Amino acid sequence: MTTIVKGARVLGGDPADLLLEDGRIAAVGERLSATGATVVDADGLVALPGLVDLHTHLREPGREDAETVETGSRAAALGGYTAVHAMANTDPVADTAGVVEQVWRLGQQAGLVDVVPVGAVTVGLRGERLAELGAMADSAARVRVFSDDGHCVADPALMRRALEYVKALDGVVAQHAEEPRLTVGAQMNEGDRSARLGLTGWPAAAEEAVIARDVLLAQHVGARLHVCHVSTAGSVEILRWAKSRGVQVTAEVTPHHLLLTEACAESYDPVFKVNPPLRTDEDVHALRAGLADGTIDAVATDHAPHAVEDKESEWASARPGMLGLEQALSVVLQTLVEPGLLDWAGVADRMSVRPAAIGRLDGHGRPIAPGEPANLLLLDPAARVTVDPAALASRSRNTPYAGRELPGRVVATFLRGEATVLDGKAVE
Ligand SMILES: NC(=O)N[C@@H](CC(=O)O)C(=O)O
Ligand SMILES: [Zn+2]
Ligand SMILES: [Zn+2]
Repeated sequence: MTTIVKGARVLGGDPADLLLEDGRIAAVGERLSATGATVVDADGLVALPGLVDLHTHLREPGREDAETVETGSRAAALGGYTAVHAMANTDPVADTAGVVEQVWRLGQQAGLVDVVPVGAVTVGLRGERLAELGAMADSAARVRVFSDDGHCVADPALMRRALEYVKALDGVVAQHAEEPRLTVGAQMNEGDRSARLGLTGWPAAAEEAVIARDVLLAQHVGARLHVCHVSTAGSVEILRWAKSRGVQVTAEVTPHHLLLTEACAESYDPVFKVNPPLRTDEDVHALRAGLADGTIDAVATDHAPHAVEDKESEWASARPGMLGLEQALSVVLQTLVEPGLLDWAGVADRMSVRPAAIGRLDGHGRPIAPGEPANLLLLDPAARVTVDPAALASRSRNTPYAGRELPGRVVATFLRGEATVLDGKAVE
């Protein structure tokens, strides 16, 4: 299949045509043509490398009523993604070669994005003994990112051992940094507001203490550490310090932590309940600055679909988590690009290049240049879209952006030259 993309602004630069052929970018230039090619008009559109998510919950196997590999893949493609890392907290847990291969195959069958399974660090996410990390790395799924996400690997000796094993596999431990003894029953950010609302607090120190411990362990062992969903100003400071000392640590921030604050909890609407919790204005600004200066490496969605019965209840009994894939790029546009904190190359770096490098993905996060895999998206930066939960491709409806107008619209996404999204709609 051959496609010509007409007049796209690659990373926001001057308009150029892109010839996509046999899964690759065959040429970038002016007035390109090819017989029999499908022509896609990209006038006014920005071309970016296909986005890579380091943190997606697809819920299959086990909770296919909330999301499947296929519905989550479609949501990802609509958001401009060409690869997503599927978190291991499924049922059964992805803690064996068999389960990660199953998820990987389902992703191949759906064919909308590359679904890259994350392997659990410990058996059943129980934090007691290491899972079969080597077998998952050697499997068809080629696992390189290991995480007990949803749970913290709280035992420091076990965390040290995980880092040692994963180092030998050229992998990385992605830590959900939450000291469990400090967050028993926690519902929202700990502060004046939690006291006033009568909701048990989740102190910033519960995140920061684990990050501080883990960067010291990573340095000692000489292994790679990745920190999931960083949410506090103090965490950014610790990461900055660790990087200045040469520790091999990377970190991600979610779109919702870049935009929303704990003030959302005033509504008692559980759609705003998430782990780690929404924090303060000061935290939001530190996260934006940390992403802009590269202390935080990546935006990762933590797309966490939940069925209505698990989410639409009173705050304390609702599951934590919110959708993210379909709005992530728009939130980054609003919080970083429009205020002038990040340019288009910066967006490509934080949402594609660095996440691909952290996950050791070949073929993603590559430049839009001749010879490279044709994984890319076309964005209309001038569009403004009001988020309608009913219109989402996700099987769940727990978006925190309902009714909110956000900038930017993904018009097309290409996975190895094949359109997965065209005219803003999923290709059937
Ligand atoms: N982020 C959340 O609030 N929930 C996630 C788990 C997690 O990322 O910790 C989930 O699986 O629902
Ligand atoms: Zn988590
Ligand atoms: Zn998560």
